[in-house]
Amino acid sequence: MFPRDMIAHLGSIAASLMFIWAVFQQYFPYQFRSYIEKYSQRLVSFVYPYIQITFNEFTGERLMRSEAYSAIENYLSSTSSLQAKRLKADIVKNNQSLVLSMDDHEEVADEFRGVKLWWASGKHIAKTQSFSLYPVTDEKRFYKLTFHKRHRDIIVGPYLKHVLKEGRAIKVRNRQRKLYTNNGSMWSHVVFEHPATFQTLAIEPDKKKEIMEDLTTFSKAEEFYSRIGRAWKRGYLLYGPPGTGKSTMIAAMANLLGYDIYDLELTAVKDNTELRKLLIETSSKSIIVIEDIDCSLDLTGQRKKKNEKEEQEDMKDPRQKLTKEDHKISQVTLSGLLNFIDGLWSACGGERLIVFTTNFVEKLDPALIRKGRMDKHIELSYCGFEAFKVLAKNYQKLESHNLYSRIQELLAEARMTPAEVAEHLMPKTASGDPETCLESLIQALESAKEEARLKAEKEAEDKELSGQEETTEIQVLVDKNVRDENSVH
Ligand SMILES: Nc1ncnc2c1ncn2[C@@H]1O[C@H](COP(=O)(O)OP(=O)(O)OP(=O)(O)O)[C@@H](O)[C@H]1O
Ligand SMILES: [Mg+2]
Repeated sequence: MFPRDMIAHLGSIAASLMFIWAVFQQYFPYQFRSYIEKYSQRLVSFVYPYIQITFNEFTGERLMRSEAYSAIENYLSSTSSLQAKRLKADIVKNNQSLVLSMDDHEEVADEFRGVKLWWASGKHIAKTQSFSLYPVTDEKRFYKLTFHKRHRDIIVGPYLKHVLKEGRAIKVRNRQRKLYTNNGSMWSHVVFEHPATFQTLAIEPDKKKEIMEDLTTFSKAEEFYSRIGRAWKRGYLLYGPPGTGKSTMIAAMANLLGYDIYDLELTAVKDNTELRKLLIETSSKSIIVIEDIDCSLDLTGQRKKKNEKEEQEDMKDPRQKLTKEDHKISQVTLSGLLNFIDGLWSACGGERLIVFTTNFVEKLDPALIRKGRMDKHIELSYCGFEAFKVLAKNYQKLESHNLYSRIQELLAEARMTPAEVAEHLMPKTASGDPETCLESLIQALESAKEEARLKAEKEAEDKELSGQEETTEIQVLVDKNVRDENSVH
């Protein structure tokens, strides 16, 4: 029994005394009664120095489930599974994992900054009037927090804040995450279950570490962002050739931080107003993604005017006509998009990442990707040896092999994307011989290297030719000038 419980008995004695006073109080004059009440309260608080706070499961007139109650429930799930003897189990994450919480009328102790306190779960049962054959009971669950009154400030302030924050974080970790896509100005979602993680992502280890640290620092920086007066959001620009892992990295980011993904299809957004509406509807703890930003819209700022002939050519091709009409429908402008990223609207909610991907970073308007908008620019490039080792480990469970040194040499000379390397490493048969895969990769690398050599040779030849042509042109000009001058004289 907690020492607190013994005191609780004394407390109940004091309460009985109060009851006796209550019976007799009507016989005493008003002033005398309030005098006695004041002193009896003091007596109770002296004998029973603990404070209790009750958190009911349902609150308000419409009996909404209290957010505080569910946060406490989540918070206590970790403590109670260690301490309580009777637990309740529930299934979360789309039937994937089991969460334990303490059963009714259980009690667990907790400690915060050296202060001890107790949580108890309980329920009130109110029998409702019903003519049904089966008795209907109305159960009202609650958590009761008990602590010594001298710790009032620390418990009511920092401790409860900590409980609510932790509880919400546990809820986020346990929830089923979503992948949203927009159909015009409406979001619809499916369950997000991409298996990519940073562990399976094939990029240079130092770069990987840096990106992971950047992300986790961001996710914990709520106080920092509010102190410096900036909206809690961060922009990432992922650029590189197709098949280098840009989309895979976004999935890994969402899995690392436990965020939802909003995959924004800009061409389906009618205008800036619709874009703003979509943004307002996104929740916090999410990644807003615009893939292939250079293709989504003409955002280069300087819209190149096509000449008439070119336009006529385009209109002959029905597919071109279609894309033209598509572009006509979407009137999202560069300034609309910039407003979306860092206008006042972007500050509602918080804890959001905005990720753009592109194959051609040089095509983008500098205003769109300047620091502060796209805070971090990440280049994903051709497969290096370190990235290859990650892929070989993932696909073939290989730590090392005598063919590795040859592959290392070839990777330094030939350019191959991680997607292509992964394709060679994919087990082709059930038995999946790693050596065959590595050999096929070596062959592919050798032909890529040969191709690159031929291409470079051709380019050099072309350059030489054009150089020669240029010098002849200059020579012709010089000759002409000399002739002209002579004719003048
Ligand atoms: N760095 C990488 N690490 C692990 N797997 C990768 C990597 N890059 C590519 N892959 C593999 O190749 C496939 C294609 O990659 P992904 O879709 O991420 O490329 P991308 O850069 O988004 O290409 P695009 O520019 O065409 O959209 C993925 O299914 C993934 O398995
Ligand atoms: Mg992609």
